This record gives sequence, C-alpha cells and structure tokens, in this order.
Amino acid sequence: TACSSKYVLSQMHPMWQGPLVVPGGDRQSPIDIAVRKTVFDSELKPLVATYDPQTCQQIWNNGYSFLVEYDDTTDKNTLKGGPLKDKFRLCQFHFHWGESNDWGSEHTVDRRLFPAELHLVHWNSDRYTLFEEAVMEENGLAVIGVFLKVGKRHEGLQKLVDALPAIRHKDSIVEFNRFDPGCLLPANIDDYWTYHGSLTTPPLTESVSWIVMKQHIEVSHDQLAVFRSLLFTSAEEVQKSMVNNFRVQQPLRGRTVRSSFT
Ligand SMILES: O=C1NC(=O)[C@@H](c2ccccc2)S1
Ligand SMILES: [Zn+2]
Repeated sequence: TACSSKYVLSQMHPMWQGPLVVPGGDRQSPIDIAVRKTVFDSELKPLVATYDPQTCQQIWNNGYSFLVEYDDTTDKNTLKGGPLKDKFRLCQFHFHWGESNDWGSEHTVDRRLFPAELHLVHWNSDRYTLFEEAVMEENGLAVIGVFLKVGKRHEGLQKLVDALPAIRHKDSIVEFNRFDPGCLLPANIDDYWTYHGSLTTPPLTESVSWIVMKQHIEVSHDQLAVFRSLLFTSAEEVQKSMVNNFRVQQPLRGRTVRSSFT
C-alpha cells in the first residue's frame, strides 16, 4: 500500500546511520527523553486508537525492518486525541532492534536503551489523501513508539514471529491477515510523552508528532531472537543479519517534550 513508500524506504542502506544531523534540521528524531525536563500538559487528551484486524494485508522485509501493512484507503484504523488535532490513519507498524538485548531502541529515557522499539505509523487523513503527501508536511504523521523489554512471552506477537522465516530476505513479502495491532500496545496508553520530530530514516522529514508510551511491553528472548534471524540482504547477496537498525539520538534543539501524566 501507499504507506510502504518504497521511494522512502529504498534509500535506506542496511546499517544505515547516514548523516548524524540533517543540515538545518532542528526537529530530528529520535531523541533522549530526559524525564525531569519534560513538561506536564493538562490539555493533552486521552489517545483513542481504533484498529480493525481484518484490514491487515501483508508483512514484508524492506531491507531495513519488517513492516506489517494495513489497508489505509478507508478510516478503519484511526488514531485521534492525545496531542493530535486531526484524525490519523494507521498504514503500517514495524520495529527497530539491536544485535544484543542491551540496545536497539531509537528513543531513550534518561539515556536508558531498550532492546527494541515498536513504531505504529499513521498519516493525517483529515488533510491529505495519501501517505506520500503527508510524509512531506509538518502535521502529516503521527507515530506511536512503544519500548520492548525482554521478559515473558508476548502471546499476541507470536503470530507475527511465526511469519518472519518466510520473509527472511530483503524484498520478500507474504500475505498476513487478521492481526490486531492493538494487542501490541501497553495496558495503559494514557501515560505518554509527546514532541515534534522527524522520520528516523530517509527522507528524515520533520513531519512527525511523536507519541512515546511510558509503559513498555514484554517479549521473550526467543521472540526477539527471531527478529535477529532476518536479513538486510536479498537471496543473491552475502548474508547480513538485520540487527542494529536504529538511528542514533539527535539534538533536542530547544524542543520541549510534554507528558500526559505527572
Ligand atoms: O518512525 C519511523 N520509523 C521509520 O523507520 C521511519 C519511516 C520512514 C518511512 C515510512 C515509515 C517509517 S519513521
Ligand atoms: Zn521506525
């Protein structure tokens, strides 16, 4: 679907670290969330996420992560409330992870790294008709970030883990239906941090309202190990494990991170 935006993802090189700071970029992501410097905003509303598992379409390896894509041609999967003024449509979710459990997340909390981070990518369907348009606009995207910790097995994730061997190589894709992205959200989605930032991969456009959950989810060591069995490379190339597919933290440049909780 549109949201895979191949032109965006195809510019990514495995182990992409790219330019540390985009010239003139003063709202880049990810960042470190220094909790003591966040500002409670009582105007922030509860988040309302409504997802329809039937609109799940495919899962594919784009050479940087694996994406689970949804039909985003109707308002079946919406996100509103929180810091958002408009209604946003889910187009895909994906993860970033490390080669070890000691690092892998893109955002950090008081410099603490998590082994992985989930991103649910939504675009502003009140103002734009396609993901590609929204990705270039300041109020175009809303991404929910959820930290993963290694612990008990995540039952909902297992269906996704079982599909990964079929998309081991770059550009492989399989049909994937009836997956509820809501099962990957933490129990409490009312406690989050929010700030204005960017895509964490090319084109790095500063079009993202970030909503980073305070509460993490737990997955098992073995589930995360299957993520690491994916490859950045296609079947013809020399194999490179898909690990460390995260961008380094970027300067805050005077931005304020607001919290929905005290
Ligand atoms: O949150 C993000 N994670 C990524 O890999 C970036 C991205 C880039 C293009 C499309 C969707 C997501 S932005
Ligand atoms: Zn991401």
